[in-house]
Amino acid sequence: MFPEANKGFSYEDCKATADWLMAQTDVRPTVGIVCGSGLGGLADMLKDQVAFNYKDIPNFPQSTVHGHAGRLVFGTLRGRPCVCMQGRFHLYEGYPIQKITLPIRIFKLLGVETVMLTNAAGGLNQDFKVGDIMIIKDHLNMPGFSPSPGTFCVISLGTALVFILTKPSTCPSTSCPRRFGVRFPCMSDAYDRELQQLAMDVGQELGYGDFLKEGVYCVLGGPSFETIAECRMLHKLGADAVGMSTVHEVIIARHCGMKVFALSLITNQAVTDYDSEEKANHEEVLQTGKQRAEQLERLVSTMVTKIEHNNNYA
Ligand SMILES: O=P(O)(O)O[C@@H]1C[C@H](O)[C@@H](CO)O1
Ligand SMILES: Nc1nc2[nH]cnc2c(=O)[nH]1
Repeated sequence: MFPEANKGFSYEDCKATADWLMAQTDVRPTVGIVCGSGLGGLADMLKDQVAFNYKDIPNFPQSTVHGHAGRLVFGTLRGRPCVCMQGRFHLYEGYPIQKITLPIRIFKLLGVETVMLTNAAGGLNQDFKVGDIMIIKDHLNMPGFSPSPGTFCVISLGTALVFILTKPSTCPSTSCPRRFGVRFPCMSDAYDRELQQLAMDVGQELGYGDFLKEGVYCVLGGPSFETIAECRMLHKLGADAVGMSTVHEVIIARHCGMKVFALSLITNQAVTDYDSEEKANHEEVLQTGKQRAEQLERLVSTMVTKIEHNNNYA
């Protein structure tokens, strides 16, 4: 675990970071973008950039994964003020979940209304091909089958973690999530349906019909890729793609009332056959990202131009 990794995510810490950022830039983003593995080129599309290395931002974790540059970039995308995480954090990097989702709460405090997330994922749906873009319509939160996503309330008493049941106003925890939203957030509407439709429409307009799909994303803890038996099980459970991120960010974004759009680039085919010679690897993931980056960037940036302030769609 990194020094400082276990603190710096209270409401006051998030507010201090947001205030620090707002003092350094005049950009007031309404759209926040998170770039998945090898998909950081999206950030380079922003004009009039003001960029910060994560290491220079108070309370921010550091990126440790190849393909995640570790920069927070402010700017405009075809005139719309945006902020873009060029690199995200994952559970397997050793950070607590509150830390990996901290930037999403900072997005909220910066004024972001819509969050757009991208990731690299393995395809489980047999109709998917490497290079397909999957609009995420729902998720399976495997690590979340035990309480996890940073929306629960804990106070640290020595080494013990104690769940408390107090009202927000009386909660002694400085990391109380109820400063951001309700205790039991609804997830049946996690992925905004109008934004999914917008993505389909924009994709059709751009001629992406052949490789634009929709489906269910399943998050696992990583960093190992799945066994054959695991891939078979996940497919049977209803997952179309499997990855190691995004879902925790989605939960935190919905918890504090932001709209969410997310997509997966299918960077590799999950292996479901014992005779297969295929072996999942990060190099292939990054390579597929490079090949499809331009189309993915065009899809997201065109969508951004059609999202009006207050989340209406032009
Ligand atoms: O940040 P994302 O979810 O795009 O990263 C995926 C999952 C692992 O971090 C990595 C595996 O290649 O890519
Ligand atoms: N868990 C998981 N994450 C990925 N990220 C990119 N490809 C994969 C994959 O096959 N499995």
